[in-house]
Amino acid sequence: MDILSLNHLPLVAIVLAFILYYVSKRAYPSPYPGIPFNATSANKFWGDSSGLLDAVKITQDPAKFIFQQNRKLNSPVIQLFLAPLSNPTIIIDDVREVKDILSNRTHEFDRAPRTQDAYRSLLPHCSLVKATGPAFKHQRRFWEGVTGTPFLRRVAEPKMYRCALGLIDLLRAQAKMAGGRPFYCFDDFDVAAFELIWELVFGTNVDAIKNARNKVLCQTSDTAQPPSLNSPARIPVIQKPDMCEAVSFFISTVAKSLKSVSQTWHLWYLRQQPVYKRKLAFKNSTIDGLIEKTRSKLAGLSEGQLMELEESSALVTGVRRQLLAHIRQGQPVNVPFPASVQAEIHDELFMILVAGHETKAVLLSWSVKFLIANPEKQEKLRKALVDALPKGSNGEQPSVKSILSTSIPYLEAYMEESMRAANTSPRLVRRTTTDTQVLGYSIPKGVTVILNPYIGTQPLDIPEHLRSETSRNSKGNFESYWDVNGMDDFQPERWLAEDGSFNPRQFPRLGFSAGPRMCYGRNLALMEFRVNLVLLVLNFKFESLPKDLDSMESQQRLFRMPRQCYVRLSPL
Ligand code: HEM
Repeated sequence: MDILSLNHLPLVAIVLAFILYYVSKRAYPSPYPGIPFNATSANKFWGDSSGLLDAVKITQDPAKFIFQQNRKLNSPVIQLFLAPLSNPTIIIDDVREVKDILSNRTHEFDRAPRTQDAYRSLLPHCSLVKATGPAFKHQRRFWEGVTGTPFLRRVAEPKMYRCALGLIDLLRAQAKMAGGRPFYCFDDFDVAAFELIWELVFGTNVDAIKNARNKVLCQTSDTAQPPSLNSPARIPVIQKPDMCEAVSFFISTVAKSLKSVSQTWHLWYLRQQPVYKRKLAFKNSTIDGLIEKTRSKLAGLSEGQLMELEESSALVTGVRRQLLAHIRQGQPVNVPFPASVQAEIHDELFMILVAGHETKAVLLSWSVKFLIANPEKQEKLRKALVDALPKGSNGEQPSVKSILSTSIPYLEAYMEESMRAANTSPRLVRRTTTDTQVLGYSIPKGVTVILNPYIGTQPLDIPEHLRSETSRNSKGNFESYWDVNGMDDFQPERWLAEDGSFNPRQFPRLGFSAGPRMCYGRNLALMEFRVNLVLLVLNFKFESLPKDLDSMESQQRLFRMPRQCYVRLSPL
Protein backbone atom coordinates (compact mmCIF):
# COMPACT_ATOMS: atom_id res chain seq x y z
CA MET A 1 0.00 0.00 0.00
CA ASP A 2 2.82 2.38 1.02
CA ILE A 3 4.82 1.50 -2.13
CA LEU A 4 1.76 2.12 -4.27
CA SER A 5 1.22 5.56 -2.70
CA LEU A 6 4.87 6.55 -3.14
CA ASN A 7 4.86 5.48 -6.76
CA HIS A 8 1.79 7.54 -7.41
CA LEU A 9 2.95 10.63 -5.57
CA PRO A 10 4.13 12.60 -8.66
CA LEU A 11 0.89 11.79 -10.46
CA VAL A 12 -1.21 12.87 -7.47
CA ALA A 13 0.83 16.09 -7.23
CA ILE A 14 0.30 16.83 -10.93
CA VAL A 15 -3.46 16.21 -10.68
CA LEU A 16 -3.67 18.39 -7.56
CA ALA A 17 -1.69 21.17 -9.23
CA PHE A 18 -3.94 20.95 -12.26
CA ILE A 19 -7.09 21.10 -10.11
CA LEU A 20 -5.67 24.06 -8.18
CA TYR A 21 -4.76 25.83 -11.40
CA TYR A 22 -8.23 25.16 -12.86
CA VAL A 23 -10.07 26.27 -9.71
CA SER A 24 -8.00 29.45 -9.35
CA LYS A 25 -8.50 30.21 -13.04
CA ARG A 26 -12.26 29.64 -12.76
CA ALA A 27 -12.45 31.50 -9.47
CA TYR A 28 -11.06 34.68 -10.94
CA PRO A 29 -13.27 36.60 -13.35
CA SER A 30 -12.99 35.67 -16.96
CA PRO A 31 -14.51 38.55 -18.96
CA TYR A 32 -16.42 38.19 -22.23
CA PRO A 33 -14.46 39.83 -25.03
CA GLY A 34 -15.43 43.32 -26.15
CA ILE A 35 -17.80 44.16 -23.27
CA PRO A 36 -16.59 46.87 -20.85
CA PHE A 37 -15.83 45.89 -17.24
CA ASN A 38 -14.13 47.27 -14.15
CA ALA A 39 -10.46 46.43 -14.76
CA THR A 40 -9.62 46.38 -11.04
CA SER A 41 -12.44 43.92 -10.32
CA ALA A 42 -11.13 41.50 -12.95
CA ASN A 43 -8.04 40.91 -10.77
CA LYS A 44 -9.96 40.20 -7.62
CA PHE A 45 -11.27 36.84 -6.44
CA TRP A 46 -14.53 38.54 -5.38
CA GLY A 47 -14.76 40.58 -8.59
CA ASP A 48 -17.35 43.34 -8.28
CA SER A 49 -19.21 41.61 -5.46
CA SER A 50 -17.09 43.18 -2.69
CA GLY A 51 -17.88 46.67 -4.08
CA LEU A 52 -21.54 45.70 -4.31
CA LEU A 53 -21.61 44.49 -0.70
CA ASP A 54 -19.88 47.66 0.53
CA ALA A 55 -22.38 49.84 -1.37
CA VAL A 56 -25.36 47.83 -0.15
CA LYS A 57 -24.21 48.27 3.46
CA ILE A 58 -24.70 52.01 2.98
CA THR A 59 -27.59 52.30 0.51
CA GLN A 60 -29.34 48.91 0.93
CA ASP A 61 -30.03 49.33 -2.78
CA PRO A 62 -28.07 46.88 -4.97
CA ALA A 63 -29.64 48.20 -8.21
CA LYS A 64 -28.17 51.63 -7.54
CA PHE A 65 -24.61 50.26 -7.42
CA ILE A 66 -25.14 47.96 -10.39
CA PHE A 67 -26.42 50.58 -12.82
CA GLN A 68 -23.95 53.21 -11.55
CA GLN A 69 -21.28 50.99 -13.10
CA ASN A 70 -22.78 51.63 -16.58
CA ARG A 71 -22.30 55.34 -15.98
CA LYS A 72 -18.82 54.82 -14.59
CA LEU A 73 -17.80 52.78 -17.64
CA ASN A 74 -19.84 55.08 -19.91
CA SER A 75 -21.49 52.16 -21.67
CA PRO A 76 -25.13 50.97 -21.83
CA VAL A 77 -23.87 47.37 -21.91
CA ILE A 78 -21.26 46.22 -19.38
CA GLN A 79 -20.30 43.06 -17.53
CA LEU A 80 -19.93 42.69 -13.78
CA PHE A 81 -18.33 39.87 -11.81
CA LEU A 82 -20.92 39.30 -9.14
CA ALA A 83 -19.78 35.94 -7.75
CA PRO A 84 -16.54 33.93 -7.75
CA LEU A 85 -16.55 30.71 -9.80
CA SER A 86 -19.29 31.99 -12.07
CA ASN A 87 -19.65 33.69 -15.40
CA PRO A 88 -19.90 37.48 -15.62
CA THR A 89 -23.35 39.06 -15.56
CA ILE A 90 -24.33 41.45 -18.34
CA ILE A 91 -25.94 44.73 -17.31
CA ILE A 92 -28.08 46.68 -19.79
CA ASP A 93 -29.00 50.26 -18.98
CA ASP A 94 -30.90 51.83 -21.84
CA VAL A 95 -34.63 52.14 -21.59
CA ARG A 96 -35.43 51.76 -25.29
CA GLU A 97 -33.38 48.61 -25.63
CA VAL A 98 -34.68 47.21 -22.33
CA LYS A 99 -38.27 47.69 -23.45
CA ASP A 100 -37.44 46.12 -26.79
CA ILE A 101 -35.77 43.09 -25.18
CA LEU A 102 -38.74 42.52 -22.88
CA SER A 103 -41.38 43.08 -25.54
CA ASN A 104 -39.91 41.79 -28.79
CA ARG A 105 -36.91 39.57 -28.12
CA THR A 106 -38.29 36.78 -25.94
CA HIS A 107 -36.86 34.17 -28.31
CA GLU A 108 -33.39 35.43 -27.28
CA PHE A 109 -34.01 36.42 -23.63
CA ASP A 110 -36.09 34.38 -21.19
CA ARG A 111 -36.62 33.95 -17.44
CA ALA A 112 -33.29 33.49 -15.67
CA PRO A 113 -32.66 30.09 -14.01
CA ARG A 114 -31.77 31.92 -10.79
CA THR A 115 -35.26 33.43 -10.63
CA GLN A 116 -36.83 30.12 -11.62
CA ASP A 117 -34.85 28.21 -8.97
CA ALA A 118 -35.75 30.69 -6.22
CA TYR A 119 -39.47 30.19 -6.87
CA ARG A 120 -39.24 26.55 -7.96
CA SER A 121 -38.17 25.44 -4.50
CA LEU A 122 -41.51 26.72 -3.22
CA LEU A 123 -43.83 26.53 -6.23
CA PRO A 124 -42.39 23.97 -8.66
CA HIS A 125 -45.49 23.81 -10.87
CA CYS A 126 -46.47 27.47 -11.23
CA SER A 127 -46.31 29.35 -14.52
CA LEU A 128 -43.80 31.89 -13.18
CA VAL A 129 -40.99 29.29 -13.21
CA LYS A 130 -41.76 28.04 -16.71
CA ALA A 131 -39.84 29.13 -19.79
CA THR A 132 -41.85 31.27 -22.21
CA GLY A 133 -43.26 28.50 -24.38
CA PRO A 134 -46.45 26.54 -25.06
CA ALA A 135 -46.66 25.09 -21.49
CA PHE A 136 -46.36 28.57 -19.98
CA LYS A 137 -48.94 30.03 -22.36
CA HIS A 138 -51.36 27.16 -21.76
CA GLN A 139 -51.11 27.51 -17.99
CA ARG A 140 -51.54 31.28 -18.16
CA ARG A 141 -54.63 30.91 -20.34
CA PHE A 142 -56.09 28.76 -17.61
CA TRP A 143 -56.30 31.84 -15.37
CA GLU A 144 -57.41 34.43 -17.89
CA GLY A 145 -60.84 34.53 -16.24
CA VAL A 146 -59.55 36.08 -13.03
CA THR A 147 -57.43 38.73 -14.68
CA GLY A 148 -60.09 39.67 -17.24
CA THR A 149 -62.35 42.72 -17.03
CA PRO A 150 -65.63 40.86 -16.27
CA PHE A 151 -64.15 39.19 -13.16
CA LEU A 152 -62.49 42.41 -12.04
CA ARG A 153 -65.74 44.37 -12.42
CA ARG A 154 -68.12 41.83 -10.94
CA VAL A 155 -66.01 40.27 -8.20
CA ALA A 156 -62.96 42.42 -7.52
CA GLU A 157 -64.51 45.90 -7.57
CA PRO A 158 -66.89 45.53 -4.61
CA LYS A 159 -64.30 43.65 -2.56
CA MET A 160 -61.57 46.21 -3.20
CA TYR A 161 -63.96 49.01 -2.24
CA ARG A 162 -64.84 47.27 1.00
CA CYS A 163 -61.17 46.68 1.83
CA ALA A 164 -60.26 50.29 0.98
CA LEU A 165 -63.05 51.64 3.20
CA GLY A 166 -61.94 49.24 5.94
CA LEU A 167 -58.40 50.62 5.63
CA ILE A 168 -59.74 54.18 5.97
CA ASP A 169 -61.64 53.20 9.14
CA LEU A 170 -58.54 51.51 10.56
CA LEU A 171 -56.34 54.54 9.84
CA ARG A 172 -58.99 56.86 11.29
CA ALA A 173 -59.00 54.86 14.53
CA GLN A 174 -55.19 54.83 14.63
CA ALA A 175 -55.02 58.59 13.91
CA LYS A 176 -57.39 59.24 16.80
CA MET A 177 -55.31 57.08 19.11
CA ALA A 178 -52.10 58.76 17.93
CA GLY A 179 -53.51 62.22 18.75
CA GLY A 180 -51.46 64.07 16.12
CA ARG A 181 -48.35 61.89 16.52
CA PRO A 182 -46.83 59.96 13.62
CA PHE A 183 -47.42 56.22 13.43
CA TYR A 184 -46.10 53.30 11.40
CA CYS A 185 -48.48 52.31 8.61
CA PHE A 186 -46.85 49.68 6.36
CA ASP A 187 -48.60 46.84 8.18
CA ASP A 188 -51.97 48.52 7.58
CA PHE A 189 -51.32 48.58 3.84
CA ASP A 190 -49.93 45.08 3.95
CA VAL A 191 -52.89 43.55 5.74
CA ALA A 192 -55.37 45.38 3.48
CA ALA A 193 -53.53 44.15 0.37
CA PHE A 194 -53.52 40.62 1.75
CA GLU A 195 -57.19 40.64 2.68
CA LEU A 196 -58.19 41.54 -0.86
CA ILE A 197 -55.90 39.13 -2.68
CA TRP A 198 -56.92 36.31 -0.33
CA GLU A 199 -60.60 36.95 -1.02
CA LEU A 200 -60.04 37.06 -4.75
CA VAL A 201 -58.02 33.88 -4.75
CA PHE A 202 -59.98 31.81 -2.22
CA GLY A 203 -63.32 33.58 -1.97
CA THR A 204 -63.44 33.74 1.85
CA ASN A 205 -63.21 36.72 4.15
CA VAL A 206 -60.30 36.87 6.61
CA ASP A 207 -61.59 40.00 8.41
CA ALA A 208 -58.03 41.10 9.13
CA ILE A 209 -58.68 44.83 8.71
CA LYS A 210 -61.78 44.77 10.89
CA ASN A 211 -59.97 42.82 13.63
CA ALA A 212 -57.06 45.26 13.55
CA ARG A 213 -59.45 48.20 13.93
CA ASN A 214 -61.33 46.56 16.80
CA LYS A 215 -58.03 46.05 18.61
CA VAL A 216 -57.19 49.75 18.20
CA LEU A 217 -60.64 50.80 19.45
CA CYS A 218 -60.30 48.51 22.51
CA GLN A 219 -56.90 49.88 23.50
CA THR A 220 -57.30 53.58 22.66
CA SER A 221 -58.30 54.83 26.11
CA ASP A 222 -55.82 52.83 28.20
CA THR A 223 -52.64 53.38 26.18
CA ALA A 224 -50.39 56.21 27.40
CA GLN A 225 -48.85 58.11 24.49
CA PRO A 226 -45.37 59.68 24.50
CA PRO A 227 -45.37 63.33 25.62
CA SER A 228 -43.80 64.66 22.40
CA LEU A 229 -46.04 65.05 19.35
CA ASN A 230 -43.01 64.15 17.23
CA SER A 231 -42.49 60.73 18.81
CA PRO A 232 -44.14 57.74 17.16
CA ALA A 233 -47.49 56.91 18.75
CA ARG A 234 -48.01 53.63 20.58
CA ILE A 235 -50.63 51.78 18.58
CA PRO A 236 -51.40 48.05 18.76
CA VAL A 237 -49.31 45.79 16.56
CA ILE A 238 -51.43 44.46 13.73
CA GLN A 239 -52.23 40.79 14.09
CA LYS A 240 -51.84 39.41 10.57
CA PRO A 241 -53.62 36.21 9.51
CA ASP A 242 -51.37 33.14 9.71
CA MET A 243 -51.37 32.77 5.93
CA CYS A 244 -50.34 36.42 5.52
CA GLU A 245 -47.38 35.75 7.83
CA ALA A 246 -46.59 32.58 5.88
CA VAL A 247 -46.63 34.44 2.55
CA SER A 248 -44.32 37.16 3.97
CA PHE A 249 -42.03 34.47 5.33
CA PHE A 250 -41.79 32.71 1.96
CA ILE A 251 -41.27 36.02 0.15
CA SER A 252 -38.31 36.69 2.45
CA THR A 253 -36.82 33.24 1.75
CA VAL A 254 -37.12 33.84 -2.02
CA ALA A 255 -35.49 37.26 -1.57
CA LYS A 256 -32.65 35.77 0.53
CA SER A 257 -31.97 33.04 -1.98
CA LEU A 258 -31.90 35.54 -4.84
CA LYS A 259 -29.17 37.48 -3.03
CA SER A 260 -27.15 34.42 -2.07
CA VAL A 261 -23.81 33.58 -3.72
CA SER A 262 -24.53 29.84 -3.48
CA GLN A 263 -28.24 29.75 -4.12
CA THR A 264 -28.71 25.98 -4.26
CA TRP A 265 -27.10 25.44 -0.84
CA HIS A 266 -28.85 28.40 0.63
CA LEU A 267 -32.23 27.13 -0.51
CA TRP A 268 -31.45 23.68 0.81
CA TYR A 269 -30.41 25.18 4.16
CA LEU A 270 -33.56 27.32 4.38
CA ARG A 271 -35.76 24.32 3.64
CA GLN A 272 -34.21 22.36 6.52
CA GLN A 273 -35.21 24.96 9.09
CA PRO A 274 -38.07 23.86 11.39
CA VAL A 275 -39.87 27.17 10.82
CA TYR A 276 -39.78 26.63 7.04
CA LYS A 277 -41.11 23.10 7.42
CA ARG A 278 -43.86 24.27 9.74
CA LYS A 279 -45.00 27.07 7.46
CA LEU A 280 -44.81 24.84 4.40
CA ALA A 281 -46.94 22.16 6.05
CA PHE A 282 -49.48 24.80 7.10
CA LYS A 283 -49.63 26.30 3.59
CA ASN A 284 -49.92 22.87 1.95
CA SER A 285 -52.67 21.56 4.19
CA THR A 286 -54.67 24.81 4.06
CA ILE A 287 -54.58 25.22 0.30
CA ASP A 288 -55.01 21.52 -0.51
CA GLY A 289 -57.96 21.43 1.88
CA LEU A 290 -59.62 24.38 0.15
CA ILE A 291 -59.09 22.89 -3.31
CA GLU A 292 -60.54 19.53 -2.26
CA LYS A 293 -63.51 21.16 -0.52
CA THR A 294 -64.33 23.17 -3.64
CA ARG A 295 -63.84 20.16 -5.91
CA SER A 296 -66.21 18.01 -3.92
CA LYS A 297 -68.78 20.84 -3.82
CA LEU A 298 -68.68 21.42 -7.58
CA ALA A 299 -68.30 17.77 -8.58
CA GLY A 300 -72.08 17.28 -8.23
CA LEU A 301 -72.80 19.80 -11.00
CA SER A 302 -73.49 18.82 -14.59
CA GLU A 303 -71.40 20.10 -17.48
CA GLY A 304 -74.13 22.65 -18.28
CA GLN A 305 -74.29 23.87 -14.68
CA LEU A 306 -70.53 24.17 -14.51
CA MET A 307 -70.56 26.17 -17.74
CA GLU A 308 -73.16 28.51 -16.24
CA LEU A 309 -71.40 28.86 -12.89
CA GLU A 310 -70.20 32.38 -12.17
CA GLU A 311 -66.53 32.52 -11.26
CA SER A 312 -66.38 33.94 -7.76
CA SER A 313 -62.70 33.35 -7.00
CA ALA A 314 -59.52 32.09 -8.65
CA LEU A 315 -60.05 28.84 -6.76
CA VAL A 316 -63.50 28.30 -8.28
CA THR A 317 -62.10 29.20 -11.72
CA GLY A 318 -59.32 26.65 -11.46
CA VAL A 319 -61.44 23.84 -10.05
CA ARG A 320 -64.33 24.44 -12.46
CA ARG A 321 -62.07 24.36 -15.51
CA GLN A 322 -60.41 21.19 -14.36
CA LEU A 323 -63.75 19.50 -13.71
CA LEU A 324 -64.99 20.50 -17.17
CA ALA A 325 -61.81 19.10 -18.71
CA HIS A 326 -62.33 15.82 -16.80
CA ILE A 327 -65.99 15.56 -17.88
CA ARG A 328 -65.05 16.14 -21.52
CA GLN A 329 -62.26 13.57 -21.35
CA GLY A 330 -64.59 11.06 -19.67
CA GLN A 331 -62.55 11.01 -16.45
CA PRO A 332 -64.21 10.64 -13.03
CA VAL A 333 -64.96 13.84 -11.13
CA ASN A 334 -66.08 12.34 -7.84
CA VAL A 335 -62.56 11.54 -6.68
CA PRO A 336 -59.77 13.90 -5.62
CA PHE A 337 -57.78 15.40 -8.49
CA PRO A 338 -54.69 13.47 -9.60
CA ALA A 339 -51.61 14.70 -7.74
CA SER A 340 -50.16 16.52 -10.77
CA VAL A 341 -53.39 18.47 -11.38
CA GLN A 342 -53.77 19.28 -7.70
CA ALA A 343 -50.15 20.50 -7.55
CA GLU A 344 -50.60 22.77 -10.57
CA ILE A 345 -53.75 24.41 -9.18
CA HIS A 346 -52.16 24.67 -5.72
CA ASP A 347 -48.97 26.34 -6.96
CA GLU A 348 -50.77 28.70 -9.29
CA LEU A 349 -53.08 29.89 -6.50
CA PHE A 350 -50.23 30.40 -4.06
CA MET A 351 -48.22 32.18 -6.77
CA ILE A 352 -50.99 34.78 -7.09
CA LEU A 353 -50.95 35.22 -3.32
CA VAL A 354 -47.16 35.70 -3.27
CA ALA A 355 -46.92 37.93 -6.34
CA GLY A 356 -50.07 39.92 -5.66
CA HIS A 357 -49.68 40.81 -2.02
CA GLU A 358 -46.60 42.73 -0.92
CA THR A 359 -46.12 44.55 -4.25
CA LYS A 360 -49.37 46.46 -3.77
CA ALA A 361 -48.54 47.46 -0.19
CA VAL A 362 -45.09 48.63 -1.27
CA LEU A 363 -46.48 50.80 -4.07
CA LEU A 364 -49.09 52.36 -1.77
CA SER A 365 -46.41 53.10 0.84
CA TRP A 366 -44.26 54.92 -1.70
CA SER A 367 -47.20 56.90 -3.03
CA VAL A 368 -48.03 58.06 0.52
CA LYS A 369 -44.41 59.10 1.03
CA PHE A 370 -44.64 61.16 -2.16
CA LEU A 371 -47.80 62.83 -0.78
CA ILE A 372 -45.95 63.78 2.40
CA ALA A 373 -42.81 64.96 0.60
CA ASN A 374 -44.80 67.10 -1.87
CA PRO A 375 -47.55 68.94 0.06
CA GLU A 376 -48.46 71.23 -2.86
CA LYS A 377 -48.97 68.21 -5.14
CA GLN A 378 -51.00 66.54 -2.43
CA GLU A 379 -53.28 69.61 -2.36
CA LYS A 380 -53.49 69.68 -6.15
CA LEU A 381 -54.45 66.01 -6.23
CA ARG A 382 -57.07 66.49 -3.51
CA LYS A 383 -58.59 69.42 -5.38
CA ALA A 384 -58.74 67.39 -8.60
CA LEU A 385 -60.48 64.57 -6.72
CA VAL A 386 -62.94 66.82 -4.89
CA ASP A 387 -63.87 68.53 -8.18
CA ALA A 388 -64.32 65.27 -10.06
CA LEU A 389 -65.80 63.12 -7.29
CA PRO A 390 -67.94 65.29 -5.03
CA LYS A 391 -69.09 63.62 -1.80
CA GLY A 392 -72.79 62.78 -1.51
CA SER A 393 -75.20 65.15 0.28
CA ASN A 394 -74.74 63.15 3.51
CA GLY A 395 -70.97 63.18 3.14
CA GLU A 396 -70.82 59.63 1.83
CA GLN A 397 -67.73 58.45 -0.02
CA PRO A 398 -67.66 58.42 -3.84
CA SER A 399 -68.78 55.08 -5.25
CA VAL A 400 -66.26 52.57 -6.57
CA LYS A 401 -67.80 52.90 -10.05
CA SER A 402 -67.24 56.66 -10.07
CA ILE A 403 -63.68 56.31 -8.74
CA LEU A 404 -62.80 53.82 -11.44
CA SER A 405 -64.64 55.34 -14.37
CA THR A 406 -64.27 59.13 -13.97
CA SER A 407 -61.43 60.55 -15.99
CA ILE A 408 -59.19 62.57 -13.64
CA PRO A 409 -55.97 63.41 -15.52
CA TYR A 410 -54.04 64.61 -12.46
CA LEU A 411 -54.87 61.38 -10.60
CA GLU A 412 -53.73 59.26 -13.55
CA ALA A 413 -50.55 61.34 -13.77
CA TYR A 414 -50.00 61.03 -10.01
CA MET A 415 -50.38 57.24 -10.16
CA GLU A 416 -48.03 56.95 -13.13
CA GLU A 417 -45.40 59.15 -11.52
CA SER A 418 -45.69 57.11 -8.29
CA MET A 419 -45.08 53.92 -10.26
CA ARG A 420 -42.09 55.49 -12.00
CA ALA A 421 -40.50 57.01 -8.91
CA ALA A 422 -41.22 54.01 -6.66
CA ASN A 423 -39.36 51.72 -9.08
CA THR A 424 -40.48 48.74 -7.04
CA SER A 425 -38.76 46.13 -9.27
CA PRO A 426 -35.50 47.91 -10.09
CA ARG A 427 -33.86 44.93 -11.81
CA LEU A 428 -35.47 42.61 -14.31
CA VAL A 429 -33.40 39.50 -14.84
CA ARG A 430 -33.21 37.36 -17.95
CA ARG A 431 -30.96 34.73 -19.52
CA THR A 432 -29.82 34.64 -23.14
CA THR A 433 -31.19 31.55 -24.87
CA THR A 434 -28.94 32.00 -27.91
CA ASP A 435 -25.81 33.94 -28.96
CA THR A 436 -27.03 37.45 -29.56
CA GLN A 437 -26.14 41.13 -29.96
CA VAL A 438 -27.26 44.16 -27.98
CA LEU A 439 -26.26 47.67 -29.08
CA GLY A 440 -23.33 46.23 -31.03
CA TYR A 441 -22.01 44.02 -28.20
CA SER A 442 -21.93 40.24 -28.65
CA ILE A 443 -23.44 38.30 -25.77
CA PRO A 444 -23.11 34.51 -25.68
CA LYS A 445 -25.89 32.03 -24.98
CA GLY A 446 -26.64 31.12 -21.36
CA VAL A 447 -25.61 34.42 -19.78
CA THR A 448 -27.53 36.18 -17.00
CA VAL A 449 -28.62 39.65 -18.06
CA ILE A 450 -29.84 42.35 -15.67
CA LEU A 451 -32.06 45.00 -17.26
CA ASN A 452 -32.72 48.47 -15.84
CA PRO A 453 -36.44 49.30 -16.18
CA TYR A 454 -36.15 52.67 -14.39
CA ILE A 455 -37.34 55.62 -16.45
CA GLY A 456 -35.37 58.52 -15.11
CA THR A 457 -31.68 58.17 -15.85
CA GLN A 458 -30.33 60.19 -18.74
CA PRO A 459 -29.76 57.73 -21.59
CA LEU A 460 -26.19 57.42 -22.86
CA ASP A 461 -25.59 58.48 -26.47
CA ILE A 462 -26.13 55.51 -28.75
CA PRO A 463 -25.91 55.64 -32.57
CA GLU A 464 -29.33 54.65 -33.97
CA HIS A 465 -27.86 52.00 -36.30
CA LEU A 466 -26.66 49.96 -33.30
CA ARG A 467 -30.21 49.43 -32.08
CA SER A 468 -32.21 46.35 -33.02
CA GLU A 469 -34.66 46.66 -35.91
CA THR A 470 -37.68 46.43 -33.59
CA SER A 471 -36.20 49.06 -31.31
CA ARG A 472 -35.62 51.42 -34.26
CA ASN A 473 -39.16 50.84 -35.54
CA SER A 474 -40.74 51.62 -32.20
CA LYS A 475 -38.80 54.81 -31.51
CA GLY A 476 -41.85 57.01 -32.19
CA ASN A 477 -44.09 55.10 -29.76
CA PHE A 478 -43.22 57.59 -27.01
CA GLU A 479 -42.94 61.35 -26.91
CA SER A 480 -39.59 61.09 -25.16
CA TYR A 481 -37.30 58.80 -23.20
CA TRP A 482 -35.87 61.43 -20.92
CA ASP A 483 -36.82 64.82 -19.55
CA VAL A 484 -34.22 67.51 -20.26
CA ASN A 485 -34.99 69.04 -16.85
CA GLY A 486 -33.95 65.81 -15.14
CA MET A 487 -36.23 63.18 -13.64
CA ASP A 488 -35.03 62.89 -10.05
CA ASP A 489 -37.93 64.92 -8.65
CA PHE A 490 -41.51 63.72 -8.20
CA GLN A 491 -43.42 65.51 -10.95
CA PRO A 492 -46.87 64.14 -11.95
CA GLU A 493 -47.15 67.08 -14.37
CA ARG A 494 -44.62 65.42 -16.68
CA TRP A 495 -47.38 62.98 -17.72
CA LEU A 496 -49.83 65.74 -18.72
CA ALA A 497 -50.19 66.92 -22.30
CA GLU A 498 -50.52 70.62 -23.14
CA ASP A 499 -54.32 70.38 -23.13
CA GLY A 500 -54.19 68.98 -19.57
CA SER A 501 -55.06 65.40 -20.54
CA PHE A 502 -53.08 62.44 -19.22
CA ASN A 503 -50.60 61.21 -21.81
CA PRO A 504 -49.65 57.55 -21.19
CA ARG A 505 -47.23 57.73 -24.13
CA GLN A 506 -45.18 60.58 -22.73
CA PHE A 507 -42.46 58.16 -21.55
CA PRO A 508 -42.19 54.37 -21.61
CA ARG A 509 -43.70 52.63 -18.57
CA LEU A 510 -41.97 49.56 -17.24
CA GLY A 511 -43.16 49.33 -13.63
CA PHE A 512 -45.03 46.14 -14.52
CA SER A 513 -42.41 45.06 -17.07
CA ALA A 514 -43.47 44.40 -20.69
CA GLY A 515 -44.01 41.61 -23.20
CA PRO A 516 -45.18 38.06 -22.51
CA ARG A 517 -43.72 38.02 -18.97
CA MET A 518 -45.32 41.29 -18.03
CA CYS A 519 -47.08 41.40 -14.66
CA TYR A 520 -50.08 39.15 -14.63
CA GLY A 521 -52.00 41.22 -12.08
CA ARG A 522 -51.41 44.67 -13.57
CA ASN A 523 -55.07 45.59 -14.09
CA LEU A 524 -56.08 44.45 -10.64
CA ALA A 525 -53.13 46.25 -9.04
CA LEU A 526 -53.90 49.51 -10.85
CA MET A 527 -57.59 49.42 -9.93
CA GLU A 528 -56.79 48.74 -6.30
CA PHE A 529 -54.11 51.43 -6.24
CA ARG A 530 -56.56 53.95 -7.67
CA VAL A 531 -59.36 53.15 -5.22
CA ASN A 532 -57.01 53.25 -2.22
CA LEU A 533 -55.24 56.43 -3.26
CA VAL A 534 -58.48 58.31 -3.97
CA LEU A 535 -60.06 57.36 -0.66
CA LEU A 536 -56.88 58.08 1.32
CA VAL A 537 -56.45 61.56 -0.16
CA LEU A 538 -60.14 62.43 0.22
CA ASN A 539 -60.23 61.29 3.84
CA PHE A 540 -56.91 62.44 5.27
CA LYS A 541 -54.44 65.22 5.07
CA PHE A 542 -50.96 63.70 5.16
CA GLU A 543 -49.03 66.05 7.43
CA SER A 544 -45.28 66.55 7.49
CA LEU A 545 -43.19 64.18 9.62
CA PRO A 546 -40.21 64.73 11.91
CA LYS A 547 -36.99 64.32 9.91
CA ASP A 548 -35.93 61.13 11.69
CA LEU A 549 -39.11 59.34 10.52
CA ASP A 550 -39.18 60.74 7.01
CA SER A 551 -36.35 59.02 5.14
CA MET A 552 -36.84 58.52 1.39
CA GLU A 553 -34.17 55.79 1.44
CA SER A 554 -35.13 52.36 0.17
CA GLN A 555 -34.32 48.80 1.12
CA GLN A 556 -34.38 45.81 -1.16
CA ARG A 557 -36.41 42.81 -0.11
CA LEU A 558 -38.05 41.11 -3.06
CA PHE A 559 -39.13 44.63 -4.03
CA ARG A 560 -37.63 48.06 -3.51
CA MET A 561 -39.52 49.29 -0.47
CA PRO A 562 -39.25 52.37 1.75
CA ARG A 563 -37.00 51.98 4.79
CA GLN A 564 -39.44 54.04 6.84
CA CYS A 565 -43.18 54.17 6.41
CA TYR A 566 -44.85 56.57 8.85
CA VAL A 567 -47.82 58.89 8.51
CA ARG A 568 -49.22 61.73 10.59
CA LEU A 569 -52.86 62.07 9.67
CA SER A 570 -55.42 64.82 10.00
CA PRO A 571 -58.82 63.31 9.20
CA LEU A 572 -60.84 65.46 6.75
C1 HEM B 1 -48.32 47.33 -7.69
C2 HEM B 1 -48.38 46.08 -7.82
C3 HEM B 1 -47.51 45.23 -8.71
C4 HEM B 1 -46.32 45.52 -9.33
C5 HEM B 1 -45.54 46.82 -9.29
C6 HEM B 1 -45.93 44.34 -10.08
C7 HEM B 1 -44.80 44.25 -10.87
C8 HEM B 1 -44.39 43.11 -11.51
C9 HEM B 1 -43.17 42.99 -12.24
C10 HEM B 1 -42.16 44.09 -12.48
C11 HEM B 1 -43.09 41.71 -12.68
C12 HEM B 1 -41.89 41.09 -13.36
C13 HEM B 1 -42.04 40.77 -14.78
C14 HEM B 1 -40.73 40.41 -15.41
O1 HEM B 1 -39.89 39.68 -14.87
O2 HEM B 1 -40.55 40.89 -16.49
C15 HEM B 1 -44.27 41.02 -12.23
C16 HEM B 1 -44.56 39.69 -12.48
C17 HEM B 1 -45.67 39.06 -12.03
N1 HEM B 1 -46.71 39.60 -11.34
FE1 HEM B 1 -46.86 41.51 -10.68
N2 HEM B 1 -46.86 43.37 -9.86
C18 HEM B 1 -47.85 43.87 -9.05
C19 HEM B 1 -49.00 43.24 -8.63
C20 HEM B 1 -49.35 41.97 -8.98
C21 HEM B 1 -50.59 41.33 -8.64
C22 HEM B 1 -51.74 42.00 -7.89
C23 HEM B 1 -50.53 40.05 -9.13
C24 HEM B 1 -51.54 38.94 -9.05
C25 HEM B 1 -52.81 39.08 -9.06
C26 HEM B 1 -49.26 39.90 -9.79
C27 HEM B 1 -48.83 38.74 -10.40
C28 HEM B 1 -47.63 38.63 -11.08
C29 HEM B 1 -47.17 37.37 -11.65
C30 HEM B 1 -47.87 36.04 -11.58
C31 HEM B 1 -45.93 37.65 -12.26
C32 HEM B 1 -45.03 36.67 -12.99
C33 HEM B 1 -45.29 36.72 -14.47
C34 HEM B 1 -44.56 35.61 -15.20
O3 HEM B 1 -45.08 34.52 -15.28
O4 HEM B 1 -43.49 35.82 -15.69
N3 HEM B 1 -48.57 41.07 -9.69
N4 HEM B 1 -45.06 41.90 -11.52
